[in-house]
Parts: sequence; structure tokens; C-alpha cells
Amino acid sequence: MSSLTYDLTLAGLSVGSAAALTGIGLIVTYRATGVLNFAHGAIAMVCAYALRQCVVEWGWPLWPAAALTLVFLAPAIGVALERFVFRPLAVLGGDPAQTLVASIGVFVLLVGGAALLWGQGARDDAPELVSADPWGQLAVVLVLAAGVGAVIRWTRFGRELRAVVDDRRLAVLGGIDADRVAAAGWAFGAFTAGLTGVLLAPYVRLDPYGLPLLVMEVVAVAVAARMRSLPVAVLVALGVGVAQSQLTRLHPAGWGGPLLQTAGANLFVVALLVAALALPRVGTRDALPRTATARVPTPPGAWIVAVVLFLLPLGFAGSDLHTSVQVPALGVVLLSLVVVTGRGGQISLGQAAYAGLGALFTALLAAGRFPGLPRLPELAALAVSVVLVAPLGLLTGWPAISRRGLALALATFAVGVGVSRFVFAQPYATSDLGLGRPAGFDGDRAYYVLELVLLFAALLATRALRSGRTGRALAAMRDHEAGASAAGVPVPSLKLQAFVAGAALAALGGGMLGMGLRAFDPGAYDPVRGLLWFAAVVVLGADSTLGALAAAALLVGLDAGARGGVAAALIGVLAVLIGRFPGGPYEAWRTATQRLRPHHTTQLTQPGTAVRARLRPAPTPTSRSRMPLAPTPTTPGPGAGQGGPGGGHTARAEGDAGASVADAASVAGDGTAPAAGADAAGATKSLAARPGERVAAPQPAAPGGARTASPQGRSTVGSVGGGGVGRSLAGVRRSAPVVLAVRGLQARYGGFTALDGVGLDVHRGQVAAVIGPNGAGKSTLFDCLAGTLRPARGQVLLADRDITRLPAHTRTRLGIARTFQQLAVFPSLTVAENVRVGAEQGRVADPGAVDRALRLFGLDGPLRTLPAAGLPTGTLRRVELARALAGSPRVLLLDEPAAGLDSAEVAAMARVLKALAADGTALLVVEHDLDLVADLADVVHVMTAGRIVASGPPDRVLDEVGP
Ligand SMILES: Nc1ncnc2c1ncn2[C@@H]1O[C@H](COP(=O)(O)OP(=O)(O)OP(=O)(O)O)[C@@H](O)[C@H]1O
Repeated sequence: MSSLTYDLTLAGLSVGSAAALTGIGLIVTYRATGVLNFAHGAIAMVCAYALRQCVVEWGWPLWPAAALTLVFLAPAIGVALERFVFRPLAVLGGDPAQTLVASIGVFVLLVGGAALLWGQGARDDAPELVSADPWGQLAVVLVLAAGVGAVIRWTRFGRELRAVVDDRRLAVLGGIDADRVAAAGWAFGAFTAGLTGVLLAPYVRLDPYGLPLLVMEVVAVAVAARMRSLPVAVLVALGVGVAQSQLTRLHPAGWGGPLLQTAGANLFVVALLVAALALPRVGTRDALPRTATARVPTPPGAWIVAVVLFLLPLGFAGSDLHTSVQVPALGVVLLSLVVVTGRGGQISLGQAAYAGLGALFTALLAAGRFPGLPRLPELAALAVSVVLVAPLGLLTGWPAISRRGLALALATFAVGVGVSRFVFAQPYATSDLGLGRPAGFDGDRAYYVLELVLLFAALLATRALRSGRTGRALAAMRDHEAGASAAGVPVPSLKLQAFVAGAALAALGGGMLGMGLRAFDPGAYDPVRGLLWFAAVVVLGADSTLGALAAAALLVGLDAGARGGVAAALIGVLAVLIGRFPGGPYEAWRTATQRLRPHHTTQLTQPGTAVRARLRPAPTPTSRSRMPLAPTPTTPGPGAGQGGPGGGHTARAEGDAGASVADAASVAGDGTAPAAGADAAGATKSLAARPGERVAAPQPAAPGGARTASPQGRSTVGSVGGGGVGRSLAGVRRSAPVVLAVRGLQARYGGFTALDGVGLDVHRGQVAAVIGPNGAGKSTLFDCLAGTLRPARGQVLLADRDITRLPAHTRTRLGIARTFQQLAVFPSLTVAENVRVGAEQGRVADPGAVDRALRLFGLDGPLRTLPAAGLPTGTLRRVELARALAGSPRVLLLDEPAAGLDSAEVAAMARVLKALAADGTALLVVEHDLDLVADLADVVHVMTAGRIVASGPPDRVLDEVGP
């Protein structure tokens, strides 16, 4: 080995050792707590500053100072974070998205705090703890990795640690002190962070922004190790370190030379991009915490105050006005986050990249240095740069289609870092690229006026995106992605639209920011800013344009008025606290003031942990007979497991031509004659069981269970309606066409076969029920029919059209609507808006369908304007049903529609469902409530272990199933 190769290998091992340390720390913290600690780099930076403070400023000897920093300070930071930030979040339910925002908050807080304490400038006198000799560092890393691996694998503590990560609540029930385990994980993680910072600081610039970013760039090492394997992390870190070092020898020629050289010198960033965008993702469970995206009510008069405050700087002069110029520009950048994160619910940590690209392109276009385009006047350059940057929104929009939560955070962070390193750090961007202001707007005051006009335009654009059909679809996607798809919202293309619109807005704001500064400054758009802006928008009310403007004013104002870092520190504190205050600071203040009032009766209706708990269906009343939990042997009926006559459906009684939804409404009400149409009838009588309403309560199950109870239930229902509606009126002829056909469906989860050759037919106007024990595969069947799960084999046909490979929203638009076992409503939208989403995106876009569905399900009146969050389960089931119906589906798939409803609500719902069938809708119902099945269904399919084992009329099949 030549001496150059040897030297470069040693240098690479040194860098790789530091990266390996980071990887070990991130993995241990993640395994102990489930948190990918975005603040890891910031802890490293704080420890490096602390050691420098002790040694350089206070003159302490090196080793005692190092011991204090690494053995006391670093673990203390870790334990404090666990105790005061992450443990309260874990107690509240351990929402991974909330912990992600909190860890970004800690990052921003520590960076801001360090800037406040030690100033923003870089230090080059960090003490050297060990010599540059990599062998020592390597030995430290290997010993640490081996030690940690041994502890995790072979000790009791290691077993406890794995148990806590798998299921914290279960581990606690098993007697494990989860807090102790988490605290140990945090302490060790922070220790490795401190060690990394102290080892790296002498060889890189020690500053509050640069060092944390450098450390976080190597997060790829942990991701490549799937956040599990320490040996893989160490090997990847050392390999990338050595390769990066060796590549510095290459000096490729040609136009791509500088880029290749940059790639070689930033191999960890390349690894980050590959790990975040190409490798299997980690932590995809959640999107944003509901608290971060809650609907934030605008305080009365707030807009007037905002307008006055934004006009105030016109009276300023000098540096005050010069500083104010940054506010509208930053406001526009933050509005982009309102669209992407606030409304669309997508984590975007890379928004600074789009702002920077906007500024860079504007500067290059205005200077005539943009390849292939002539020199443009400044305003035209700004407009063209917005158009050019908008499609680049796909860089983060594309990953967002298949990523959520942590995986999306990593992907957008990686794009931000990549653009910063590979575009902003190039010579063309760094070589003093000036940017003039448009002609006639050179002075600060004139330019500020121009900015206000552009801000106003951006506000109008944001408003257009947040209101109307698109706004409702975005909010639906944010609140419940699967529910939105089921309602017909084209989720993938909507995400792309949100990111493209967000990139355009960020580019506009970035260009304005550059013009305000009269230069393209890469530092103004570095990835740390991206984290800060994200945190600022999240804590000041992500779905609030006013919140974005307030955040812009706060960030610029605080940093100009006080020492740099105050704004970051404040935003960090708020982000850390966000999990404690559902709805953000305004809601926290409102709740606090309500608590102070002696007789407050208002119920907090913002979506949050408690609300989400309420959205979970309550257990179905146990008094009703239910499917036995264990599979019951049944005799397969003729044609079991196949569609078609004999197995597929049973005819209802004939003579039902006049039955309609309107009739059902009359049944639900007081038994008077139906009005002339669904509208009129539904307006007064509906599914809602109102006080004093005469509804047919199901009879208690007599010995014999469903078989005995069902006929009684039916006759009672029929008699209330004057004998009109019920099985006899809602009948379907044997000759009714097949609407939904399932053939030989097989579905797998990994190696487990959840569905095995399932086949059935659902006819127009027929109610088919699927029953079976828990785990039989009923929900899996629904997922395959609705398009959320791709079957391994088999076919799904909708009116003879093969829809097996179509996505969920396309199926909805073709006429399949579904409800979910776990409620899938959109908590931040009102009841009427929930239903409107279904009407706008469904098979038939019919504006009148909203009111009809609302009336039919008793959701009209004051209820329609209430946010869905906080409404009782029974009401929400009706909202979900109304939404499904509002799109005029041909087939309704209902997954346990009776779960969480009381007897009266179930009876009323049954009436409406029968009437829907009578009107020609095909219904496929998964239900455990055998009384309801007996009352409702024309044909029953029994599923066990992924197969249909019996099919036939309810009386016969339920006889076989037994009580
Ligand atoms: N995402 C998944 N990954 C792995 N296995 C799964 C997954 N979802 C479901 N299963 C398994 O597939 C089988 C069928 O589950 P499914 O939820 O379809 O049953 P089910 O009949 O709807 O049960 P329940 O009545 O409890 O809802 C079960 O054994 C379940 O454990």
C-alpha cells in the first residue's frame, strides 16, 4: 500500500470512527426509546463547547474537564431529555410523530441556546482530547460497539430494553421499569454524542450550526443498519469514511467534475440520500401528530392586528426597516409549510432547499448566468425561478407518496442536506453572487411595499389551496390517509400537488429573501434553517396562515432585537412542549383560561390524544349475541367459497319495487306516511335515535341466540313501519345482476396466508354478510376489495370490470365505498365537510348528495357544523356512513358498522341499510353481531382461517354456527 493510500485510509478510519460512534448512539437511543434522536448532533456540539469552555476559557486541565463533560454533563443531558421531554410524551401514548417533533425541538433549542451562550461565530481552538491517530479512536469505537452489543444480547437489562421498545405498556405490565431503561438509553446515547463532539471539534469548525449538521449527516449509518445492528453500523461507517477519504484523490475533468468531486467529498451525504430514499424505510407508522396540525381557531380581530403590524414598518427607517424587509419574505416561505405540513399533513424538513433554489435561480437568471436562458429583469427572474423550482417539489413529493412519519422526515431532511451540499456549496453559488432588487423598488420602503403585494398574492394562493374542494381533500388526507383514499381522494397525486405548490411558494419567499439581502447567501438556506422553520410553523399552528406570519415576525424580530439564537431557543422550547398542549399554544391558552373560569362547560374539541382515544370504537354491547371467538366447525354449504347461485345469494321476498331510502326514514321516525322523496322524508326522520323517537329495540337474545332473536327483531321493525319496509320491502330478485364478484382471492402478509381462494358474489340490492371469528381474514378481504391491499392471486370484478389492480381512490370513484372497523373520519373537518369530501370525490359528484346524506343519518341541524373531533362514536359511525353514501356508490362495504353503537342506534342503522339495499345498492357487511346479521342479510358467508367455509341464507347458516 502506497504511503498516500495508507495515510488516506487512516484519515478515513478516523472520520469513520466518529460516524460509527454516532451510529452506535443513535441506535442505542432508538432501541431503548423508539426515538430517532434528531438532537444527537446538537448534544455533540453542546458537549464540545462545554469542554472548550472548561479548558480554554476557565483554564481547567484537559482530562478532568473531559471527564466532567463526558461522564457527567452528556449523560445528564440525556437523562434530563428523557425525564422532562420524552417520558411525558411516552406516558401520553408514545406517538412517534410527536416525539419526532419534540426531538427536532430539542435540536433547535440546543442550537439556539449555544448561539446565545457562545455566539454564532466558529471557534478553531477546541481542545484535542486524543491525537489524530485513528487507531485510538477506532479502538474506542470497537470496544464500545462490542460492549453495547453484549449488553443488549446477553444481559437482563438488554432483554428489558428490547421488551420496552417492542411494547412499552406491555413491558411495564410485565414488571419492567421502562423509565429506568429509557433513561439509561438516553444517557448512553448522549454520552456517545458527547464523545463524538469532543473528538470531532478540533478537526472541523466548531459552531452552533455546522457541527450538529455534520453529525446528523451520518445518520445514514444508523438507517443502513435498520436502526438495529451495531456491527453493520460500524462497518458502514468505517467503509464510507475510508471511501470518502480515498475519493479526495480523484480530480475528474469536464463539466461534471466539480459535482463528482463534491459527491466524493460528501460520501456520507450520498449515503444519507441512498439510505433515506432507496433503502427500506424505518418508523413509518405515523404522519404528523394531530396536535401539530389541529385546526387553530383565529382569535377575533387577529387579522386586523396583523394587517396593522405588517403596515407598521412603512413608518420605520434605517436598520429597523432593513430588518423588517425579511419578514414578508420569510412569511411566504413559511406559508409553503402551511400548505405542505399544516393542511397536507406531510413532514417537510427540506423546505429551506426550495427557498434557496428560488433565491439562487433568481440571482443566476438576473445575472444572465442561468444555462440556456437570457438575462432577465429581477421580477421576471423571480417569476421564472418560481416556475423552475415548482416541479423540483417532486424531489420530496415523490418520496412522500410511500413514506410517512420518520421515513418522510429522513427523506426530506436528506434532500435538504443534498441540495445544500451539492448545489449551494458549488463555486457558482458561493462566488459572491449578488442579487439586485427590481427597478423602482431599490429602497427598503419601496421594496417592502412590493413584498407586501407579493405576500398578499401568496396568501390568496394559500387560501385557494386551503379552502374548497382541494383544501378539504388535503385536510382529509392529513387527518386519515386511508379514510381519504376510501372517500375517493387521489392521495398520491394530491401529495405531489402539495409539495409542488409548497416548492413554488418557498421559491418565491426565498427569492424575496435574497433580494432583501441583495445577495444569494447559502447560509440563509442551510438545512438547520429548514428544521427551525418546520418547528416554528408546527408550534405556532401549522394549519394557520396567521400562525405562519406570526412565526416569521417572531423569528426575524427576536434575532434582530436580541442576541442571535433567542428565536431558535424559544421555538425549540415550544416544540418540546407541543405534545403537552393539544392544539398548540393558542389552544393551551384558551384551555388554561377556561380552567380559570368558575363554571366552564365547554368541551375541548381539538383533536389530540384524548380525542383520538374517543374515536376508537367502544366495545359492542355484550348483551347482543356475538360471533364466538374461537372458530366453530361449520358444514360448508353448497357452493361455499364461490359466488353464484346456490352459494352466492338468496333471494329476498319479491314485491319490493316501491321501497326506498325515503321509506326507511319513515320507519326511523314516527311511522307516518313517507313524504314524496328522500329529501323531504329524510329532513324530518332519520337514522338518529332522537329523544322520544319510536325505534324498534332488538329483543334480548333468547336461548338459541341469533336464530330466535332475529325473527322477533325483524317483525318489530316491520310493524313500526306499518309493515312496509324490512326484509319484505328491501327484497331483491334472484335475477338481480352481480355488482361485485370476487374470484379465488389469495392474500399474504409476508409468509402468512390471510386469504386462501375466497370467492363470492354480491348482487344489486342484496345485503351479504361475512361472519367469522377474530383473525378469520374478514378485514383483509375488505382491504383487497377496497384496494388498500394488493392480493397475491385472484380477481375482483366490479360490474364485470376487473379492478384488482386499481388503487383505492379509483375504486371509490367507480362505485365502491367502504367504512372501517376502526373509525376513519376526519376529526378537524366538520360533520358536513366530512360528508362533502365523500360527495366531491365519489362516483357521482352531486352537490345535493351532502344534504340528503346528512338528513338521512340525522346529522343535519346544529350537528353539521361541529368538528368531528369530540363527537360520540355512534355519531361518528353515522358520519362515516353518510360520507360513504354521499358519493352514490354501487357497493357499500361496511366493516363492523354496529361496533360501538347502542341497541337503538343499531336498529335505526339497520333500517337505513335495508332501505339502501331496496334502492339498489349492494351491501357487503362484516359483522360480529349475529342479531343484526340475521335481521339484515340475504346471504351469509362464514369465514374461518382465510377461507369461506359456509354460505347461504341467514337462518340456515346461523343455525349451523350456533349461538
Ligand atoms: N398487517 C398485517 N401483517 C401481518 N398479519 C396480519 C396483518 N393484518 C392482519 N394480519 C393477520 O391476518 C389474519 C387475518 O386478519 P384480519 O384482520 O383480516 O381478520 P378479521 O377476520 O378481520 O379479524 P377481526 O374480526 O379481529 O377484525 C390474522 O391472523 C391477522 O393476525
